[in-house]
Amino acid sequence: MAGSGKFFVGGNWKCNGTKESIAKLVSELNSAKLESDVDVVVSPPFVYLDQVIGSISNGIEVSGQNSWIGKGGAFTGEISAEQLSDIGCKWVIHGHSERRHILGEANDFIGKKSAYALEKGLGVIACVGEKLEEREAGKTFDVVFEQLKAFAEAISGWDNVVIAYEPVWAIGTGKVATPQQAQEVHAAIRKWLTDNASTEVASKTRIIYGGSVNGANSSELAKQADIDGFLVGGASLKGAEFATIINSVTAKKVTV
Ligand SMILES: O=C(CO)COP(=O)(O)O
Repeated sequence: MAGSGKFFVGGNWKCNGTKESIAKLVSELNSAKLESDVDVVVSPPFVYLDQVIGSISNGIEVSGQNSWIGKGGAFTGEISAEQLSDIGCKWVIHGHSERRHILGEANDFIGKKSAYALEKGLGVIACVGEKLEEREAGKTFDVVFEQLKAFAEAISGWDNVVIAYEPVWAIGTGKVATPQQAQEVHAAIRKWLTDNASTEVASKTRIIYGGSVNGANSSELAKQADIDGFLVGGASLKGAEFATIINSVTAKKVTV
């Protein structure tokens, strides 16, 4: 079963940029010619969210890169879902591998954060993905399904959730998953949604790929039946290249 949701492309800017470089990137994105049938979201560092929200156009929405597990208060260094919403963010990224593996965030903690953000009206980009040694040990599906289960157990539904499959070995390494490797896992995620949620959820939920996506490989990936878009790191910091990735939706249209 292929996905039926609108193509979705996110740009995760991670911990990059200055006021000046971000102003330039936003202006490139505002003047880019983008296909209209794509949901486009960019995720700047917290300190630049307000700048981007106040200057971005072209139908592009803005996401936080993280949010706190519950209501704000005495949690030094954290940002609450309410605060993201208050300044005009529509989305938040949870479960990114850099937070799982560098900051030590655990499955159940991530699930709870997503449940809270959804309750507060944000869309969640829920990231899953295996490490190289897990892939080599034949554990890719086990790891990914365990991560999905943690989201499923915490949230009350998959509306407003986009699943990002980001194999850790492909992130920031220039080593992109082949279209077949990505398709295989995306199809397995969709089947997992059929078995653990419903056929409708499986068809509607966008499953996007992340890990060394660039302007040269996005079209081949987009052609895969179960790839409904991308979550882009490095290449989303270049306006023209990010636009090429967004517009790879045209490769998808040819095959479906
Ligand atoms: O982590 C990613 C997006 O969230 C992918 O990063 P790169 O595109 O730089 O590999």
